[in-house]
Amino acid sequence: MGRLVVIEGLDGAGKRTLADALTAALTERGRRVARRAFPRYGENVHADLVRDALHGRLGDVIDSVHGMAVLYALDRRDAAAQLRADLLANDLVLLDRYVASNAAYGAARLRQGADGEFVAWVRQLEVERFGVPVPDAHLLLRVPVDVAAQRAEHRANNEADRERDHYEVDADLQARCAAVYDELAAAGWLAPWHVVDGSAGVDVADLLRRVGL
Ligand SMILES: Nc1ncnc2c1ncn2[C@@H]1O[C@H](COP(=O)(O)OP(=O)(O)O)[C@@H](O)[C@H]1O
Ligand SMILES: Cc1cn([C@H]2C[C@H](O)[C@@H](COP(=O)(O)OP(=O)(O)O)O2)c(=O)[nH]c1=O
Repeated sequence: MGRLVVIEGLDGAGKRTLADALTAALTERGRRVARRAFPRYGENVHADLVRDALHGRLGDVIDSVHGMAVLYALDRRDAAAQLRADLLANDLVLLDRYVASNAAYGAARLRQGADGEFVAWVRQLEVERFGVPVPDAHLLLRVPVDVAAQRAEHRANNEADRERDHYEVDADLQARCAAVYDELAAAGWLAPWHVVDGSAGVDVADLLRRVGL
């Protein structure tokens, strides 16, 4: 049975880049790694509806924090069986965002903390009701909010189809989200959290040691 490890952090923090580096290092060591990113744009209808909403193509759906969270959660519910199969066939299943993204962004939108009603509701919906696999560990890739914003903007200018969405352009939301992430990590929400400084390059070998991979 493999371990389910989730990378979390702000938009532009460098999650995908870190996932690439961890996958390369572990594969080189002969470990079997499965990777997935949520939302599963282009693969799942709920994820595609999320993308439409984030780019202003779904009317006032974007205005409902709980409604958006249900769409993200349904994408994961549809992925649950595949994740369980991936865990059986691999040493590590590495996820770029998971349930904690729903908790952090929703709470931030509602101006709640990690101990608020929304974070408890997300756990109830996704873990208790939908039965998605619970992670073994989170990696919080922590960067200053302005650095994440610069990286997201740079990426939007240099990659096709990566124009910044409704959440990414909202600097206040990103700042509140960073605070909720810190609280989730401090509380060990859902699983242990390892805080990774992403402001410079990440020492991948050191991180793998810390996480015991
Ligand atoms: N450690 C780093 N230092 C500088 N730039 C980085 C670093 N990590 C990622 N980037 C760049 O920042 C942008 C966002 O990175 P990405 O991995 O796509 O972030 P995320 O998946 O968290 O949104 C990309 O253009 C990427 O090349
Ligand atoms: C997976 C997930 C993401 N989000 C938010 C975080 C991001 O701001 C946004 C889009 O996800 P993201 O992974 O950043 O997509 P991309 O970088 O490809 O545009 O959705 C949630 O609010 N809940 C979730 O469950």
